[in-house]
Amino acid sequence: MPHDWGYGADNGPDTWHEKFPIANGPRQSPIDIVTGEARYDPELRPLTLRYDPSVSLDIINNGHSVQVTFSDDKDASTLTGGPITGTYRLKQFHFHWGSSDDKGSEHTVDGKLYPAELHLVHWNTTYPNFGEAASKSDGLAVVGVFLEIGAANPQLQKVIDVLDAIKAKATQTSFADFDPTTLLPNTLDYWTYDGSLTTPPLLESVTWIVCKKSISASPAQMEKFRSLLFSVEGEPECQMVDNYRPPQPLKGREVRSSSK
Ligand SMILES: NS(=O)(=O)c1ccc(S(=O)(=O)c2ccccc2)s1
Ligand SMILES: [Zn+2]
Repeated sequence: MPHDWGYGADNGPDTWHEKFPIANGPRQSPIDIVTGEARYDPELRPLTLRYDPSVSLDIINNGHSVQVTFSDDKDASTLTGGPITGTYRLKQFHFHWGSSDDKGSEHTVDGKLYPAELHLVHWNTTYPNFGEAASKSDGLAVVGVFLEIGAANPQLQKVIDVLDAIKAKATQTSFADFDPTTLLPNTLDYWTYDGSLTTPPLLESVTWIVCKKSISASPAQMEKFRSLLFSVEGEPECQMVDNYRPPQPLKGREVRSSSK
């Protein structure tokens, strides 16, 4: 069985370059967003996120995160506007989180780590399908939303309520009629930059759109994410925590801001 990538001591982010040399590439993600160095770009348009709950399919523990997948064979759930041109279709969303509330996000803001980060993954419909888009420099657009400790989030609770059914790696259950709009902050000001997937294959095909405002999660809700497992049923239990890649070198890239 190949020694798959993960977040442990012997297969974590510092080892990924061995099988995925692009790990040391020019446009890797995540990054630390230095707010004072982000350039306000008045030409950046507002984000338009139009999601149709009827195309949400299922929720999966894939051994790296918890992921909700969407049917993407038509323009039902789309991202337009913002820094992108054309229409990008929602494929899936997932989360990254820590073993404690002081870490867990992938992007950081002036060095600040958040307890978790939501990623909504979209692909450019200029290309015939997700797989084709994933290898193109403008193929993907991921909207990142930070989670902060606060009041319990009733919309997030709908995801949390099914986690007991997908505790172990490679388990899934149906997850119909979920509207990811309900997980977005109420204002969609953002930072944007050219980057990559934050997990192998680390493809440098992502236009990152990181929301400035966060959404809330209660301590109990965070603990429910931490009850998931990296391990399959019947194996020694390995808690799914700290499934985040640390910030990568900016290598001269510009971060733009949609607001002053
Ligand atoms: N954390 S992240 O949003 O950057 C991210 C990592 C992997 C994916 S993917 O599973 O969509 C995918 C995309 C292309 C090829 C393989 C998997 S999205
Ligand atoms: Zn992610």
